[in-house]
Amino acid sequence: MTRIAFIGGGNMARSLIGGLIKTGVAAANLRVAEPLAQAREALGREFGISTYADNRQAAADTDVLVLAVKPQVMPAMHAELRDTLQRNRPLLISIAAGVRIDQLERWFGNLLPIVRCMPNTPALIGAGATGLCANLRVTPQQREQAQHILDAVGVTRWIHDESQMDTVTALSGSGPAYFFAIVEALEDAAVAQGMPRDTARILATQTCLGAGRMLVESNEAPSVLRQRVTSPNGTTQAALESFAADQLPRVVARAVAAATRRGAEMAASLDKD
Ligand SMILES: NC(=O)C1=CN([C@@H]2O[C@H](COP(=O)(O)OP(=O)(O)OC[C@H]3O[C@@H](n4cnc5c(N)ncnc54)[C@H](OP(=O)(O)O)[C@@H]3O)[C@@H](O)[C@H]2O)C=CC1
Ligand SMILES: O=C(O)[C@@H]1CCC=N1
Repeated sequence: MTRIAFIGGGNMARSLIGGLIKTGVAAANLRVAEPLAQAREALGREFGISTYADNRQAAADTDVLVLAVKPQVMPAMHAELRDTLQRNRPLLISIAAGVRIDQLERWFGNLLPIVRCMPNTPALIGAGATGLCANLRVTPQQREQAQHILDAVGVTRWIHDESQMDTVTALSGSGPAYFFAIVEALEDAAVAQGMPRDTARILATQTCLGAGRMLVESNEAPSVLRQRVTSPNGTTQAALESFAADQLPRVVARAVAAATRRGAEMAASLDKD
């Protein structure tokens, strides 16, 4: 059975560990290194996995090492983990936004099989979306291992051109926040018209859930579903014409471009390390 170690026991590691356990991976095959004692204790209690304060101990003798720390922590970790990784050569999976495969090779060793991936927070409830990209050292079996880990928390797609990983980050990595922002704005708009906030929130939230489920479950294009809501000359048409007048597609494209640029900037700021 594949042994999987996580470095960093925060939000995303917790989602992945929870998802793996739900799909039947034995807790005995999972471990996590996390600096905060309280967080270690919670991870051990919730999932029954071994926890470590020392990253090297967690990384020793593992088949897969998932780096689930903030991008800016990555360079500092290489001095600590490089030797262990050079000895064991596990499959290295990084979920850090922006961080490129060539940077990971430079920090941790260019003989390592490396998968760079970008999940998102709905992984917490098994509804994640992840893009993955591999270096040439990743074997077909290791691709399956990486995919299996991310399939445990949602849908996965392989990205063949790594330069598109920043687009994945801007689309689905950050994407949940865009929908949350729209629900906040809808709620505020209804409150501005006099609706109590709790009523506005539940109506906006359930509408988001309903629209999301229809998108996933109906197998129909978003434009077809949109047209079905839009009666000629009705209320939806009035709202959509207002969106068009305010150039909604342009607003969204600019936001996605800003997030994409930021991913590249975050990586560039690590190039000196
Ligand atoms: N949040 C999101 O929506 C997404 C995040 N990501 C990526 O996932 C990664 C983790 O993000 P997220 O889980 O949200 O962040 P969190 O801050 O929740 O998790 C990071 C964890 O790493 C721990 N940590 C810090 N320094 C070290 C160290 N030197 N060694 C071991 N562990 C350490 C932190 O501990 P402490 O809190 O004590 O500092 C924390 O528990 C990031 O790189 C991010 O870009 C990817 C997709 C989506
Ligand atoms: O905002 C961020 O940088 C991270 C990556 C994708 C989602 N959260």
